[in-house]
Amino acid sequence: MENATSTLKIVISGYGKMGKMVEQVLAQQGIACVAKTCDVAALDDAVARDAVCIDFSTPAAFRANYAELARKFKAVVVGTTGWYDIKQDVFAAFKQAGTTLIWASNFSIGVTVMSAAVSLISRLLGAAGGYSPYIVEKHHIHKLDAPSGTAKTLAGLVQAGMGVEPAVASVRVGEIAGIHTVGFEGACDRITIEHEAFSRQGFAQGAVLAATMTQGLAAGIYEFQEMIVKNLQ
Ligand SMILES: NC(=O)C1=CN([C@@H]2O[C@H](COP(=O)(O)OP(=O)(O)OC[C@H]3O[C@@H](n4cnc5c(N)ncnc54)[C@H](O)[C@@H]3O)[C@@H](O)[C@H]2O)C=CC1
Ligand SMILES: O=C(O)C1=N[C@H](C(=O)O)C[C@H](O)C1
Repeated sequence: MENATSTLKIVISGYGKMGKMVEQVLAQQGIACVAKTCDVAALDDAVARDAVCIDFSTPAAFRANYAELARKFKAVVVGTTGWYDIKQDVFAAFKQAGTTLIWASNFSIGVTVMSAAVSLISRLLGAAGGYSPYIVEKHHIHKLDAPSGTAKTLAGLVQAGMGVEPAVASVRVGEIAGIHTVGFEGACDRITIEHEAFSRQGFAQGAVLAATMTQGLAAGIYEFQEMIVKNLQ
């Protein structure tokens, strides 16, 4: 009997650092990668039609290609960052096409759980008063966007909980896979919560998990963090 992953077909859009890591995780899990491309708009419609696309391309490429991704694929998992200012346009394109979209600024389970903790701490400290929030994110020198997508998401959670926009600082040095620190500075004490990715493996594993989750899911727009936290509670 076939299981769900044996029928899953993946197209990797963006065969860079993350695309290559996703390819490794797919191979480890025995999931078929039917194409990998650095020009997703040129991909044959017949290949795309019954495939789930995992997109780790560039901010500019995703901005140019999102409508084509929504039209072409059965479902799309997007990890690319640097497009959240056009979120409403992207979501509308997927809704109109009836194509499932799962997105996350950070597909690691660690950041997913950290985000839930940041929401809780922000809400409680917002009610207590007297704390100033801040975020520091550190990444490798090749990263194109700043602040990171994760920092923007965490800033949104802090703002929602405390009604205060946190100060955000970005550091680009060496080959850091990703470190996010959220701090809450008070007069007498400070809370810090930090996530450090040791490699890109956790991001790729989360994106592949998201691709498997598209199977049997009603068409719609889903944020990975919400899906996972709901399952863990
Ligand atoms: N959500 C998450 O968990 C994570 C998100 N990211 C994000 O993923 C994106 C990619 O990161 P990296 O792999 O480190 O970058 P990278 O620069 O190593 O790879 C990007 C690749 O996209 C390709 N590309 C350019 N135009 C394209 C097009 N039209 N169609 C398809 N591919 C195209 C480039 O040739 C390159 O190979 C970035 O936006 C980064 O912030 C990175 C790690 C984790
Ligand atoms: O570009 C990266 O490398 C990363 N990008 C994501 C982001 O912008 O938050 C996630 C992760 O931190 C790695």
